[in-house]
Amino acid sequence: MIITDVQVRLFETTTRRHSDSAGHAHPGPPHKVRQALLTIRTEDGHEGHSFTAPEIVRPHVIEKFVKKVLIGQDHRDRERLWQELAHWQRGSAAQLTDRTLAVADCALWDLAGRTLGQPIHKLIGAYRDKVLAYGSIMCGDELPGGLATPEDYGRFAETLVKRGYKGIKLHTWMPPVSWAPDVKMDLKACAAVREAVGPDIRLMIDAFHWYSRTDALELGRGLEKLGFDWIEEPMDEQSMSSYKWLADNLDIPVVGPESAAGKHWHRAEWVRSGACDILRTGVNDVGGITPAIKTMRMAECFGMECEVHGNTAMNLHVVAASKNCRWYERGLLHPFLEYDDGHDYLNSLSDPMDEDGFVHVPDRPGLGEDINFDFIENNRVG
Ligand SMILES: O=C(O)[C@H](O)[C@@H](O)[C@@H](O)C(=O)NO
Ligand SMILES: [Mg+2]
Repeated sequence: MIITDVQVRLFETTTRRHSDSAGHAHPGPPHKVRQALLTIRTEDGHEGHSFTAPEIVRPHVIEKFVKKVLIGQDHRDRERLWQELAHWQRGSAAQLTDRTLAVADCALWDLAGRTLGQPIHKLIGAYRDKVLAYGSIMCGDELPGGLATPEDYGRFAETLVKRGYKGIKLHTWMPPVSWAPDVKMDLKACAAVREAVGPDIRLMIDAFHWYSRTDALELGRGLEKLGFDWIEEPMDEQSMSSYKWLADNLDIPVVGPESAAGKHWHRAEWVRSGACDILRTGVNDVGGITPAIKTMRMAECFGMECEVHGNTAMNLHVVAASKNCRWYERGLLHPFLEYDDGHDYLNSLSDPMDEDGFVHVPDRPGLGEDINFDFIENNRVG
């Protein structure tokens, strides 16, 4: 049970996802990017794995913090190890981020699952083995036939409904798109989607993240007329009082926070202050599966739903182990990309979706990621 090694393997993978200057994803030509696989090993040879970006597990972070906390410890003590890593953050000169806590925590959960031969949601205490997904559309763009017009969004929404999605979330246009942000264009895209899919498909928006209160209010009021289920991150989440004001002035539920720092502690403050109607968590956003579950259970104590940010196995297990969230966020999706093609370093999808829109939690142990270790070794760069 004792942890004896923490290893990072860097490898190249090919993707068609490109990030714009604001960090939002868009389709582009295939290109190689570097990915990291963190592995935690025990004295009896068991291993836990979790993928992340290379900078999240760069040598300084692994040697100065992660190894110091984990090596020599009982891998089953996830709560104590998470707390110790979190306490190192304050004095780390902002070098030890929530993303590093998340990848270490996920690898420990994967290690526990692989050791016991159980998927993580069963270790947490499963609520379900399948969950409805909403299709999370990429931010808008200026690509002809992509997501450049409201009509493009409408056409793409129709294909998503044919694929089986029962819910769709639009990320609308944001800079560096030349004319964005534009509330009226956002509402035109939302109206085109509602027109295309009809009244029974659930719709949500994840808007430009820095609108003013009055812009966000105009957007929210327009969405209420279109029967949208929630408005997400329309303003800077560092202003909790702006969200309290918006939630007080809108009928459509306000969802958040997604990107605000502070883990489950700060999300408790959003609940206490009435800054959201539906809480939000995400394994990468709050520092792991361990704090994501705490956030979910805290929301339940206040009769609130808590929607989970992001795809991948780590978030799917949190959703599958919780009653008070409706969806798994499957994406990001775009007309030019085939999400179901997966990744070259996985032998199969971690979030397969059937034709009725249900994502089935893989019954494989741990995170359940079907890792192609041969591919990783053959494409090692560090
Ligand atoms: O802001 C982003 O980078 C994207 O919107 C991304 O986080 C997306 O996954 C999201 O916000 N989902 O809710
Ligand atoms: Mg979001």
